[in-house]
Amino acid sequence: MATFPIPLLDASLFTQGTESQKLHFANDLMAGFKRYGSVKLINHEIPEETVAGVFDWISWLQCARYGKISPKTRSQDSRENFDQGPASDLQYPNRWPSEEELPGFRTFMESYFITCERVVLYLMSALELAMGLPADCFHDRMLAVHGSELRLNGYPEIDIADLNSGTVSRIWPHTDIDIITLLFQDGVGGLEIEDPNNLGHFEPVVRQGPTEMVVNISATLQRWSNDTLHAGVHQVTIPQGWKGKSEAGLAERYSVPYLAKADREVSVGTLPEFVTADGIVKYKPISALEFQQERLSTAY
Ligand SMILES: O=C(O)CCC(=O)C(=O)O
Ligand SMILES: [Fe+2]
Repeated sequence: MATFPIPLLDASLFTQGTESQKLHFANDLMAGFKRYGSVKLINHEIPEETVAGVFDWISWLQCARYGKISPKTRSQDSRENFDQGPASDLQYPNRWPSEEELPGFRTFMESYFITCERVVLYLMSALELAMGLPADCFHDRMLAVHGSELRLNGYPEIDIADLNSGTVSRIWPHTDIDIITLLFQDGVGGLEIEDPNNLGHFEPVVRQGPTEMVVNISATLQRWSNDTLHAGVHQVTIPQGWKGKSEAGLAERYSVPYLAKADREVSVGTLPEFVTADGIVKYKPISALEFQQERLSTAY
């Protein structure tokens, strides 16, 4: 089966490469985001055992039906999730299970969160380079008190007939509200992105290796960049190969998105660097926190 050709990029060209390899990666990243709203990364500095460790934790939480994983009721998503913010967030602190209940969980997850933060920062540096922006343009807006979110998604087993009924989905089409999202998915399938050149048409994002990371543009970057980049619309539905079947049980599915958000007090309106020569400002200033609250019921 031909897969939607989202570019698969080698991030080590940026983190360990020469100046010209860095520029090459940055330009490919930008081109992929412009065409698809999404790229896939390998050699991103999150080791295979760490990715496997996160998936072990989700399946463990699912088995235990641990209290913090609560069924998602909004818009009939058949999904459960565990959300974690930065350890430094005193305004909305994380609530952790005790060490006796889940030994090692908090330590692992806090460390994983910081690893994701690091990946996001070098990707934002790459975008600054590709766009010819000052080196701190994005960074300055995402280093203080941000509400970034690490999510452990569990999609329970479901009957295909339920998904075919049109009243329930694993996750309905949406954009994320953050800056960019890093996503690992298991091998079950079902993730799809809308082709920006063919709106309304969704293409599967098939996982080709266990450490392959999907990176999506989200709404904040669309706003900051005054629509230079567009947030990628995505959904999770019936996997390829299962479509057209009327009676079958779909296996449970797990995914781990890290949603990198702007500092809460920072504006998510158009950045001065992106105001066009004719002065067009598509997005008025509003703080990241207000934006989040405004879109809470309609976005992820
Ligand atoms: O499960 C997935 O692959 C996507 C999850 C997602 O889009 C989200 O949590 O916002
Ligand atoms: Fe999403």
